[in-house]
Amino acid sequence: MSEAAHLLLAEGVGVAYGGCPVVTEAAFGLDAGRLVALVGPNGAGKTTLLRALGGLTPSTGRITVAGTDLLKLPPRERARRIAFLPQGHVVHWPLSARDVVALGRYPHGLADPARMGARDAAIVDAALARTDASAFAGRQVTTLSGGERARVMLARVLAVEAPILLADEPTAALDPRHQIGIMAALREEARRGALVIAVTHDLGLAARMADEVMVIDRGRIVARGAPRTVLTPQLMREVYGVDALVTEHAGEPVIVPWTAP
Ligand SMILES: Nc1ncnc2c1ncn2[C@@H]1O[C@H](COP(=O)(O)OP(=O)(O)OP(=O)(O)O)[C@@H](O)[C@H]1O
Repeated sequence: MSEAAHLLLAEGVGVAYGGCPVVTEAAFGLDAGRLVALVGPNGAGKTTLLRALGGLTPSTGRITVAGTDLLKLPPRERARRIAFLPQGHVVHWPLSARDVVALGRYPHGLADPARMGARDAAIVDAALARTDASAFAGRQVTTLSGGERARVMLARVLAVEAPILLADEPTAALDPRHQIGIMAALREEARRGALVIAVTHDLGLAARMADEVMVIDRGRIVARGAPRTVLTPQLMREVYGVDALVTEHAGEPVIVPWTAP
């Protein structure tokens, strides 16, 4: 595939804070229909790279979306093409969960959730259902638990229906059932044709669910490829400094960090 054909192309992307490089020479092309897990140790540069890919953090080098320079996309067009789920899910607005999810339709011209048309309403309700959040759609988000709020915030980005979805630790606050459910929802989003990049520390879920794992260590992408080929005991030792159990169950990879010598 030619470089221009990639949905998201990074060429020599770098980010520095106060002259200190945090992401260095990131170069890759990613295609539609893939769930990519972006993994690496604390402070490796995952969030910084994700934010750069979304145009939220200034970077050097070049990022193109379907052949168009990210910086040349007008803000609303960029918001239609790239949905971004930040870490933390802090919301202070006294809005209902459904109205928060409706904000995902803002790049498509919906300014007031109270005047939502049938199509937008159907998209919002489907997004709530996909994150198992329909039961509290009418509740104020400020009253929800951390995990409930996390699912509402993910529903908001699903409602954008963007071809690229960037999610920073989407399973961080979730119980095991919802961790699996949300990763499955992200994989489903990829199967529908989106490129989904999810930052995660859950290597077990990444190994099972992601089409591809991209490993960043001290600002550099050090490995990329199918989970089985990338998440080896050797990589776990070199990048994370842990000895890991790497095995299989029911034909799927299993990875469990075991000891930190
Ligand atoms: N605004 C900032 N100013 C200065 N340094 C920053 C800033 N944001 C991040 N950094 C530093 O850049 C490095 C990478 O941070 P980043 O948040 O991208 O890491 P991460 O891989 O997402 O880590 P974690 O797994 O802990 O969330 C860290 O050393 C961090 O302290």
